[in-house]
Amino acid sequence: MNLEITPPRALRGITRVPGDKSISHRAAMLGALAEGDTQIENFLMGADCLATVKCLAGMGVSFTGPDENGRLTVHGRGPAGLKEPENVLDAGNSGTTIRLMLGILAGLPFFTVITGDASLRRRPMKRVTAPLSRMGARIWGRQEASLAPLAVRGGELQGAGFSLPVASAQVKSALLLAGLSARGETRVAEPAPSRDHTERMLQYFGAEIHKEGLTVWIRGGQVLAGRRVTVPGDISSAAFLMVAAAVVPGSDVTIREVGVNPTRDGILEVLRAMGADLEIFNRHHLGGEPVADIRVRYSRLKGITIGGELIPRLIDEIPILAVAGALAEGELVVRDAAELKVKESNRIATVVGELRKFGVEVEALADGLRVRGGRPLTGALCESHGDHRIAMAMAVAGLVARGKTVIQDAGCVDVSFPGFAGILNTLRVD
Ligand SMILES: O=C(O)C1=C[C@@H](OP(=O)(O)O)[C@@H](O)[C@H](O)C1
Ligand SMILES: C=C(OP(=O)(O)O)C(=O)O
Repeated sequence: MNLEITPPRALRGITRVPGDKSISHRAAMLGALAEGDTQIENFLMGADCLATVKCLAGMGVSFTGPDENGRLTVHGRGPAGLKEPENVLDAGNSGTTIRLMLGILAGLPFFTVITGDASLRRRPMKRVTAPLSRMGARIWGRQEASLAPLAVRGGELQGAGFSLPVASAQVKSALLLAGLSARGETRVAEPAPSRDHTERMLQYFGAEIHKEGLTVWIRGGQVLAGRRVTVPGDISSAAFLMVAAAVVPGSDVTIREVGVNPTRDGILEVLRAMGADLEIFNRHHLGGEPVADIRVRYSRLKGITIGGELIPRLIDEIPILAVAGALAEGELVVRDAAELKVKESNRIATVVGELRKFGVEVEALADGLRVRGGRPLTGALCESHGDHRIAMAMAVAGLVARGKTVIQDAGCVDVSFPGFAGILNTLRVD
C-alpha cells in the first residue's frame, strides 16, 4: 500500500489518537496472568498488540473481543491458565511482544517456540535471554539465543539482581514479569529511567512493587487481580500530529486524552524548547496513568541539541523529531541514541536516507544524527523500510514539501497507528 501526501493549507481541528501501544500490550498480558476478568477500553487495534493477543490465545487464554471500539475482555485464570502452545507463537513486528512474552514464558513449566517477522528476527534478544537464563530458564536460538526464533523451556525461577547496560523498558519488564513467578526477590537497576508502565500496571493489578531511584524490585508469587483498564491515547502516535501542526503554517490541532506519563513525555519538553506553541490542559488520570489534552499551533521552530537521560523518554519520537529539525532554524543534534539502530529498522540510517530525498541536509552520527534545518523541502518518493515510524515521519515531511510525496509500503503504519491517514485527512484544510 502506498500513501500519497500533498501539502494542505493548514491542519485544524480536535481529534484523538488510538490507545497507547505499550499500555495495551501490558493490559493484555497482565490480564492473562491475573485471576478474573480484565476489561480493557481503547485497546490499540494495531498489528503489534493484536500479535500479543494471538500469542496469549495460542496458550489457551480466552478473550472476548476486541470489538471495533477497542473493547477487549481478558478472562484471566492466573498463570496456571496458560498452557503449552501447540504451535509456534508469532510476535510479528513487535519487539515488545517477544521480549515481554519471554519474561512470562521463562516462569511457565512448558516448552514454547516464539518468532516474528524478518525485522524482528534481526533484533537483539540476548539482552533478555541472558538474564532470564540466569534466573533458571532454558532458552535456545541462533547465535547463542541472540536471535529469534527462540525456544524456551520455562519452569521454577530464582529471583536475581540485574544492572542493565541500556535503559530498556522491554528488558526491565521481561525481568519483572519473570520475577513475579520467581522464588524470592528480583531487582532491576537501569542506567536511566525508561517507561514505567509495567510497574504502574502491576501495582494497579494489586502487586506490591518497590522503587528507589533507578532500581525497582518485586517479590515472586504474588497474585494479580483482573481490573478495568482504560488505555490513554498514545503520545508516540500523537507526536506525528503534534509535529505536523507545529510545522504546517496556520495549523491549530487539539488531541484529547493523550498519555503524558513523565517517562514518555520527552517530546513535549523538546518541542517546547524548540519554540513550539504547546498547551497542555485537562490533566487527569486513567487507570493509574496521567493523561491530558494537547493543543499545538503553528510556530517557527529552532534546532537544539538533545541527549542523555532525555533519550529513553522520547526514543520512538526521534524520527518525527528529525522532521521537525529539518523545518527548524539552525541545527537539531541527537546524541546517546544508538538504540535507534536496533528498532524495526536502523532508524539512524533510514531517517538520514529518507530525509535526504526531500533535499534535507542530514548526517548520521555514531549515536544519533545532525539535521540542518531551514531549507525548503521537495516532495519525494520514500520507502518505509517496513518501519511504521519512518512511514509516518516521512508522511509528515510530505505535508510541507513542494509537490507530491509518496510513501511506498506504508501498510506498516497499522503496527501502531491504524487510521493515521484518515485522521490527517479530517484535519486538512485545503
Ligand atoms: O516497553 C515498551 O513498551 C517499549 C519500549 C521501548 O523499547 P526498548 O525497551 O527496547 O527501549 C520502545 O522503543 C518500544 O516502542 C516500546
Ligand atoms: C520500537 C518500537 O516497538 P517494538 O520495540 O515493540 O517493536 C516502536 O514502536 O517504535
